[in-house]
Amino acid sequence: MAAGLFRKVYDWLLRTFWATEMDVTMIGLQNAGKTSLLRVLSGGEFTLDSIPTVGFNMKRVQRGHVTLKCWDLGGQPRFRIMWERYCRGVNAIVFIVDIADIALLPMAREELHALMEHENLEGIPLLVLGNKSDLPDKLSVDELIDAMDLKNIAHREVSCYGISAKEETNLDAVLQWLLKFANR
Ligand SMILES: Nc1nc2c(ncn2[C@@H]2O[C@H](COP(=O)(O)OP(=O)(O)OP(=O)(O)O)[C@@H](O)[C@H]2O)c(=O)[nH]1
Ligand SMILES: [Mg+2]
Repeated sequence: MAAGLFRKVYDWLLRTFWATEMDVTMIGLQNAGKTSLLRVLSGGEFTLDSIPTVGFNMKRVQRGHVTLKCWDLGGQPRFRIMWERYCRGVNAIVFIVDIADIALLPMAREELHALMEHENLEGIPLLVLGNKSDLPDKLSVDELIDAMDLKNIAHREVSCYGISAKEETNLDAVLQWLLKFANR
């Protein structure tokens, strides 16, 4: 009882006096699961009939005293031109890949490497997420690291996890990783 009250007061103090907002941009090819992931992270329900994003979508995800302002961009070819602009100055970039759609991997790799070459984005931490780990015939994390050629991305912190937005697998690790960059 007393501990619960203490926790509430402590959380309130954190939110009031140490409130931090961070920007996170989520990119990746169409159908990778960006909007689904953001929906689940912000407490919504997963759905199989998610609608392709036109332009972008923004949602706030609250974790303790940190508000993650998440920019979810459209992944269809005509929207990729916007990616660089929405990645400038953010605390972290999340690049999402459908690890069950092997045919699209070379294009995902090309788009990621082209983006990472922009001088404007130098130093911004990158988290590559292999989504849809619930499906059969998917890549392992090591295979994804190779397929995306992540060892050749320099001048920034890079990590790679396998997740499932559908089954909510490994999503805590995603948030923990992002929160490390809240105050940069
Ligand atoms: N099996 C499975 N399906 C998923 C998962 N995440 C997303 N999907 C499905 O993949 C499809 C595309 O999901 P979206 O979240 O709309 O993909 P997106 O990356 O936002 O696509 P764009 O907005 O067009 O760039 C939908 O049918 C989702 O239900 C997952 O973890 N597992
Ligand atoms: Mg979308």
